[in-house]
Amino acid sequence: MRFDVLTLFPEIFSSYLGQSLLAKAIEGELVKVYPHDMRKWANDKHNRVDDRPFGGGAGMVIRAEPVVECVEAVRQEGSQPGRLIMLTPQGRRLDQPLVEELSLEPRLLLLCGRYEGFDQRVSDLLQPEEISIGDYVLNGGEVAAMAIIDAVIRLIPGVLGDETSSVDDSFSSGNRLLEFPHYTRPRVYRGLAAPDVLLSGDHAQIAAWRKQQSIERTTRRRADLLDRNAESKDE
Ligand SMILES: NC(=O)c1ccno1
Repeated sequence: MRFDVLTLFPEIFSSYLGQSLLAKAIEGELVKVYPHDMRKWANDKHNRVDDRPFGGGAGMVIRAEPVVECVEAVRQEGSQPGRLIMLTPQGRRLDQPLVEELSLEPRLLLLCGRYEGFDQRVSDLLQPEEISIGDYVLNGGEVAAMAIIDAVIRLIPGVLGDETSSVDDSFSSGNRLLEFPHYTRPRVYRGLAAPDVLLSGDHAQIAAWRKQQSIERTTRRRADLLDRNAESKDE
């Protein structure tokens, strides 16, 4: 799977690309991530990527020309155009089903805004899909782009190593409940013991306990997910 990240701050991604899971996925050639500096396409006489907003107001707006030309050029680099996603608080909220859908794409282009955002003609001309990672405003789309990359690569076959690792994840389509609690050695820590069932070796009992824990935890913390689960079962 290929990710192209279009940004004004490509250096943000240099350390991120070296973090363990992603680095392993890149080494294993399961994933490729290419940051692109949109400034390279700022070819007006001032080499400006941003300018003051028409109509006045605070902040700066990212000019359409460098963005549109950057996307067009980057698309030419790959064997297919890819799915273009603009990271914005106004977008569709990212959730695990959408992450699962994105993980099936061969190529994603992640368009990261800054300042007050993009000139509207970027959206008019490129028709990007808009995605938000939550109802809050970030200083730029780069953190949201990393969130998408991080969530998506976990689902690419071979990246996690143990393919079942993501199956029980919270919100996964196979289990739209919060994940059960985990325990490991020592069996007792500061007087707190791991549940006996987890050491029983009875896999059916362990699975039943984990399912019950997921339901209880979801009921306490996110009852809305139980409604969503009920709806999806009716579909
Ligand atoms: N909430 C978001 O996804 C976002 C993206 C850029 N700024 O905020």
